[in-house]
Amino acid sequence: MSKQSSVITEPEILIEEIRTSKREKVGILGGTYNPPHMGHLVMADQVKDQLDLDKILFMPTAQPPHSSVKKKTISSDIRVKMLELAIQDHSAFDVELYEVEAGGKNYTYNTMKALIELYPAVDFYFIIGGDMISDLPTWYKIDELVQLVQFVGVKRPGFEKESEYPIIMVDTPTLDISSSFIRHKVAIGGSINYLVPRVVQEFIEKEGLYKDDK
Ligand SMILES: Nc1ncnc2c1ncn2[C@@H]1O[C@H](COP(=O)(O)OP(=O)(O)OP(=O)(O)O)[C@@H](O)[C@H]1O
Ligand SMILES: O=C(O)c1ccc[n+]([C@@H]2O[C@H](COP(=O)([O-])O)[C@@H](O)[C@H]2O)c1
Repeated sequence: MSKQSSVITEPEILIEEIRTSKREKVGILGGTYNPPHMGHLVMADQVKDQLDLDKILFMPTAQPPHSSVKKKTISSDIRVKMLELAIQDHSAFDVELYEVEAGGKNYTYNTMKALIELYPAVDFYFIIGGDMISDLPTWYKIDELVQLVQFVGVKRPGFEKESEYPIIMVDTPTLDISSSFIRHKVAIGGSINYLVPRVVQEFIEKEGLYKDDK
């Protein structure tokens, strides 16, 4: 896979090639999941369906590599618990604990290199939202990373979809939901009905999460 000057050349052909590939195809959706929300689930399910992937692994970060002061994060145990609840009804969704178990800051290049060594028969598709696309040039060893995995981009309201890297853009319904919006709604005592799965909402309420997240 080589670096290209535009997002996609003939996406339909690429998508068809992936759909008909006989190799095992696994989508990885890395994220902070603070908390997981319907945007994550819809994008994962749409990518799985449209690329005919065998499964999707939701991979929580131990500590996001480019975390900023704005992005306060609760413990990985709690984020993993919420993720397990969020995906419990989908047989092709699973949680990948590689980064949480490794701890600290994990760059995607290192993680994917390790996962490819562990599972050489698998083709990995690294799924990112539109907000991450313009960020890719700053990722650690991005030129090497695009040789290891196929990036799949999902539109996100208000964000660019152009990239100098070879990303397959998958057309999915856009949902303007973010974890930060959910944290904010909880903090102001607002409703998060239908923004997160009911079981995640109940967990947030039971544990009193995000109440002070002003
Ligand atoms: N509504 C959405 N539409 C498209 N992509 C999304 C959406 N929500 C999250 N993503 C993507 O999912 C991945 C993990 O996101 P993350 O767990 O950081 O959630 P977030 O909603 O972006 O969080 P925060 O609001 O705290 O920044 C990222 O690639 C992000 O771009
Ligand atoms: O490897 C990098 O340089 C890098 C930089 C920023 C983000 N990422 C990964 O992108 C995924 C989404 O990150 P975030 O911060 O939106 O939760 C997550 O798996 C991060 O590890 C990776």
